[in-house]
Amino acid sequence: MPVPSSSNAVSPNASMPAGDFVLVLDCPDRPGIVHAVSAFLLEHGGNILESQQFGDVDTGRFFMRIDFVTAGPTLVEQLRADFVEIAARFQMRYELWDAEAPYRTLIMVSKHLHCLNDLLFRHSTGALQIDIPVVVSNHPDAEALVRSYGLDFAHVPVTPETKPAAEAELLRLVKEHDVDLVVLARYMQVLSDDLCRELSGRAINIHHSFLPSFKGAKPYHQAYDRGVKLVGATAHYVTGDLDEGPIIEQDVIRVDHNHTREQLVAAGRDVEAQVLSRAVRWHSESRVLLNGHRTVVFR
Ligand SMILES: Nc1nc2c(c(=O)[nH]1)N[C@@H](CN(C=O)c1ccc(C(=O)N[C@@H](CCC(=O)O)C(=O)O)cc1)CN2
Repeated sequence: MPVPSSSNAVSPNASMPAGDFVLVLDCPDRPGIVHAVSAFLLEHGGNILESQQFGDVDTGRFFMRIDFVTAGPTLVEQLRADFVEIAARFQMRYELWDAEAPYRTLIMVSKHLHCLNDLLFRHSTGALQIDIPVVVSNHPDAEALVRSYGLDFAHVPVTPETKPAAEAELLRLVKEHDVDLVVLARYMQVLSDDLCRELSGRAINIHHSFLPSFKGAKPYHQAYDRGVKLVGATAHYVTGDLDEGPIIEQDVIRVDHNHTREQLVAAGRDVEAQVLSRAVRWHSESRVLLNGHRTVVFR
């Protein structure tokens, strides 16, 4: 559960204003977890705005997300330091960060721009808690759209020969811009295992089918040939196993025998854009916790 790099930034108003924070954790399930966490918040003047939890009976793990405010001056670093003892006692994985800190998000795209366009518009209206330092593409097609939003664009062509150098350039941009999240908004190149390991848990892809059906580069053609009555989209974390990463969000739309291949593609576009934008919003609000090869989503 990576935290936004900007959450480490001490609030500009050095007088340490009251804060809004989010705590996410998972640990072996046992009695007393909620009691210990709520006592910690009380001791630190915290008031809970939203709390969600889930116990997975199969894995025996407990998951929790708490959004809380503090009346008095509070530094996130102090909260993190004070929480270490509880985390150790319950063997927790946890993150605690400033709830308003934007996720620094690098978006990747190829030639289909509808998901990128949706993300850029939602970002421009403040509907997504992200900063977008750069958009990267293996084609020049998206440049005009990206620059129309006043954002930076990097054209990084990919051929089988240049793929290692292209991926090295992507990682250089990730590090240069202190990126918290990489979004594959219809980026049509398969990322290498090494790159997937570097971006583990912080790269989200939109696949244009209702997984596990129709994996690969041309799912709508497969769907048409199969004669399906629903087409959909799946947002998932990117792993080395193509289209197999932990699923964050899915949705479908009804189609029928009248739909041509092209009309299936058109029907699916809106579903793809909405599913990806929801997944990016939930990840940027730390509402998505990894649970093995699955996810817990506190919507
Ligand atoms: N390591 C991963 N990389 C990528 C994933 C993933 O799940 N793991 N998802 C894809 C997106 N995608 C389906 O959602 C997808 C994209 C591309 C291909 C593919 O076969 N691409 C060919 C080239 C196609 C072209 O040039 O147009 C290839 O890379 O040889 C399959 C699935 C993004 N990356």
